[in-house]
Amino acid sequence: KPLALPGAHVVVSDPWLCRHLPGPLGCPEPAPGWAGPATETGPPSAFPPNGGSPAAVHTGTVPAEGLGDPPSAASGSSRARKAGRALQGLGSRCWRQVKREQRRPRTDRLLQAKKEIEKHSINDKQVVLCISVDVSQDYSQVENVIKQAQEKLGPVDMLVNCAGMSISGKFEDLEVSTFERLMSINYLGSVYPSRAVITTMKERRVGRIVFLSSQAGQVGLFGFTAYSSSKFAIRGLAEALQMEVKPYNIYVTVAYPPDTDTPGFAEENKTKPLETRLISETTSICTPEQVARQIVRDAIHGNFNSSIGSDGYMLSSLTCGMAPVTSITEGLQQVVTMGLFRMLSLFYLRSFDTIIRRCMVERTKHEITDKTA
Ligand SMILES: NC(=O)C1=CN([C@@H]2O[C@H](COP(=O)(O)OP(=O)(O)OC[C@H]3O[C@@H](n4cnc5c(N)ncnc54)[C@H](OP(=O)(O)O)[C@@H]3O)[C@@H](O)[C@H]2O)C=CC1
Ligand SMILES: CCCCCCCCCCCCCCCC(=O)[C@@H](N)CO
Repeated sequence: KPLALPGAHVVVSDPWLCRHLPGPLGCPEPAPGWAGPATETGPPSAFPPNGGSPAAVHTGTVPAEGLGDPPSAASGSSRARKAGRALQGLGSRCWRQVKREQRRPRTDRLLQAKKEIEKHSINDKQVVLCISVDVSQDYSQVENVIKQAQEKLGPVDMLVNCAGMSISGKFEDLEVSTFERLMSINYLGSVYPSRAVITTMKERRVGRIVFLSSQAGQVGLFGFTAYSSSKFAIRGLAEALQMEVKPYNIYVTVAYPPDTDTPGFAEENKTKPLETRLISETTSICTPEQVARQIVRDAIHGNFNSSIGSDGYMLSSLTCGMAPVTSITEGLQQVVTMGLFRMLSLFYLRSFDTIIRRCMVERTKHEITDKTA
């Protein structure tokens, strides 16, 4: 079910993803028919009928008022012109927290992200709008921001819940407040924006909601007691929500990326326990571009699961549980491979235990030499 959204309006709760959203997917030139003439009978087709790439998936947006008509729509009726305008691209809103007493708003990064996205515009009608808000604190604020955005750019076609953070450490070393914080940013920070867009999506019978979990949301790992649980929560939310909204033609995607080279990852590495680092090194580090490309592709196709690489594939198959399937092939693959992957996972688990034991032995040795010195 490719997302048949001509000119989807995408809201991304984090510049990380918008900055790296790919240009027209697998389609070096704007797809034929993209932003073509809006006529009395119908809008231009941004998503080519051949199942090819959406022309503006990287984030152009529905032009805000005052930008004039799309050039080719000039001859259409006002309704068609409006449709043409509304269908010209993807919207992106990046939310940042602005509570000064808690975090410094990094407007520079936000503006940089905006500029990078704009570089990929295929025409000057595409708009990138950034609005700062803390997605995890006050629902009414989040709802307000969504309202503002919808007033300016029309209803949201795709929401990407990307804002999140990771703090690792041994269970007893983590502050109790860390558990609350991660739950509120990673979990509630995805609930609030989704809650704010769902009514309109249901009314319009159109929509995509993307959640960012993690490979650490498929398997609980040393050092991630606070992080893994907040990412597991996303999965429960997504499964339940998907069951509710499927009849309304709304599709939910949960992404489970491995370590990805982002500022947040660099930050996480400063305090990561050695065990966590060594275990995580089982999977290779991805670039944000790779991850973003995969997520957008899966969201457009309405895939519930979005994973990357062979470990990602194995983990998703192994942990599919009762998650919805997008195709019969996917279901059959899970049935056939699950036993084998479970077998493999036992080896992985044993190697993780070995890592943890070795680290413990090394630490004890150091403690002894420190004491004798
Ligand atoms: N990088 C990785 O290895 C992996 C990351 N992920 C997930 O991907 C998502 C993006 O991660 P990544 O890009 O690495 O993280 P970064 O820390 O690099 O970026 C996170 C972004 O989210 C914003 N943000 C954080 N909290 C809030 C909030 N309460 N309200 C609004 N915005 C907020 C931050 O804004 P500001 O700059 O103002 O702080 C920042 O722009 C997260 O959900 C993460 O858990 C999943 C798997 C692997
Ligand atoms: C057959 C079974 C195959 C099993 C493979 C198991 C591999 C487990 C590795 C998990 C890596 C966790 C990365 C977390 C990334 C993340 O979310 C943080 N970087 C966030 O900042």
